Amino acid sequence: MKRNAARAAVAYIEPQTIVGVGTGSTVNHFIDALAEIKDQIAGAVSSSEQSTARLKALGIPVLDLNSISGFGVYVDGADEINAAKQMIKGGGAALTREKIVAAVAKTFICIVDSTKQVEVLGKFPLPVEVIPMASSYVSRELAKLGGKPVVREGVVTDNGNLIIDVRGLHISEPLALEQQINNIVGVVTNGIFAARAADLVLVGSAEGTQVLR
Ligand SMILES: O=C(CO)[C@H](O)[C@H](O)COP(=O)(O)O
Repeated sequence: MKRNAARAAVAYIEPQTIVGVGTGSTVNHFIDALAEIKDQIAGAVSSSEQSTARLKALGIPVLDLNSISGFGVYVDGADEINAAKQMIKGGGAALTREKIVAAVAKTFICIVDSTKQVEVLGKFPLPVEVIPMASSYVSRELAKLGGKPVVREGVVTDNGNLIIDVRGLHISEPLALEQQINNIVGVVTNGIFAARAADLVLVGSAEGTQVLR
C-alpha cells in the first residue's frame, strides 16, 4: 500500500526540477522510484541523514537547502492525516527538518496508506523535538496541556536534540495546538503539520491509489 502511494507521487515531478524528499518507510519507496528517473531531475533536497544516505547510494545528488531559493514538490509520509490534510509527523524523529523543507516547497504531496487516515489527530503519540536541557521543563508544560509526555529512549535527532512523545491528546484544533506547543521555551518544533498542511494526498491501498485534493 505504501509502495503504491509512493510510486504514484513520481507522476507529479516536473522534468529537470529539484525534488523535496521526506523521511520514513513510505518515502523509501519513493526514493527507489525516483532513482528510476534520476537522469530527468535536477537533484533532491533531503529532510534527514537517513534519506540523504539512501538518495546518495542510489546516485541522486543531494543539494543544500541554503543553496537554492525554492523548489516545487515535496513528497513525505505521515503518521496520521485528517480530512483537512493536517498531519501528525515525526514518528521517524525527522519532524523539524521535514517542516523546514516543507516550508520551502511550493507543493506538499503526502503519501500514506489508508491506515493513516483519521477523523481527529492524536491517537498517534505527538512527537515534540526539544533542546536536551529543557526536556523536563517541556514535559511538565506538555502535561499541563493534558498529555502524557515520555522522552523517546535512545533517540537523538539529526539536530542533536531529544524527542518527547505525547500520548493522550485529542487534537480538535491542530493549528492552535501547533502554535501553543511551539511557544513553550525549549521546544524546537512539534509534529503537528497544520500551519503547513499537505496540498495533495495520495492514499495507497492494495487496489491502487486514491488522490485527495
Ligand atoms: O514523519 C515521519 C518521519 O519523521 C514519517 O513521514 C512518518 O513517521 C511516517 O513514516 P512511515 O512512512 O515509515 O510510516
